[in-house]
Amino acid sequence: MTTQQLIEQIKIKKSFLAVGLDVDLDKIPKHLLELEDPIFEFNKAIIDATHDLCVAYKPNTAFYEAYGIKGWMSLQKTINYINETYPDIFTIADAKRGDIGNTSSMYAKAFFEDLNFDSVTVAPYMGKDSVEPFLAFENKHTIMLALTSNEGAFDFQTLTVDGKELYKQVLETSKTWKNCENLMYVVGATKAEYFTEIRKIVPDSFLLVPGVGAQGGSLSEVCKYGMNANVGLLINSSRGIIYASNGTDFAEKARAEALKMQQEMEGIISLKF
Ligand SMILES: O=C(O)c1cc(=O)[nH]c(=O)n1[C@@H]1O[C@H](COP(=O)(O)O)[C@@H](O)[C@H]1O
Repeated sequence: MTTQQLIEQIKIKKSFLAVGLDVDLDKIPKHLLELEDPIFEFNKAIIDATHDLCVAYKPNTAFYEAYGIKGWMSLQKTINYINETYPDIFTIADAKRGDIGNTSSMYAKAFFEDLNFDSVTVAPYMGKDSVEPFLAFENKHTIMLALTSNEGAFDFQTLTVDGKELYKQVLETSKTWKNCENLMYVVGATKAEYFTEIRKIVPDSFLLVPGVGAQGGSLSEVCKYGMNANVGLLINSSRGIIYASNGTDFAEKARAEALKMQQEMEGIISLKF
């Protein structure tokens, strides 16, 4: 999917919501556990109930890898289901990869070619040659960690290096890399006060913003400081939506939570377009 197509979807749906598909067998409704592939059945129900309210789905691969080969198959069935049934939805493999160049190339193939995700999250720690192999794929997007939502973000990301905070160095340096137009960045919703500074460095880039809902970040604060002329934000909520209920009404309750977020987003977008 191109960035322009993503922007069009945001305008059509009046939403910039990314629903996180972080499936934990201990948290999903018990009746699903009797089915052959509970993870896929859970995802399918959530996707069918929320697809008109969101523009993206973000399965975090940890929640699939934890169940071994069966988990990986559930991930494959989930991405295939989204691509076949709702092809206008942007898909994010939240895998936080990155390695020496030839290894990164294989990670990129796994997520962009084999699984056919639109995007993958990567860590910047290993630098240019660990990220550029991802950027080489046309109409695919690489979402690099900039300032993360967790407490540990302050361990390294905000340290001053050569007179500038490290997350700013990461943003600035990444703009010099080949095919950097394929980059998006992760900025945690719990760090809303940093968005103004971040927008000075990457005014036009899309930002994936996790941390609303279960982690306590504020949607309105993020929008106030982080939104650009094309919205430029994908706001993720995982647990706050998918675990709204663990009864047989789980999909309905997930829809209700997604709807609340979409309506808040519609209110904000309507002032813009
Ligand atoms: O890259 C991410 O998506 C990510 C980055 C970050 O800084 N913080 C963060 O929470 N995430 C992911 O976003 C999701 C947040 O889930 P909830 O807190 O349940 O909404 C999880 O899949 C996290 O792994």
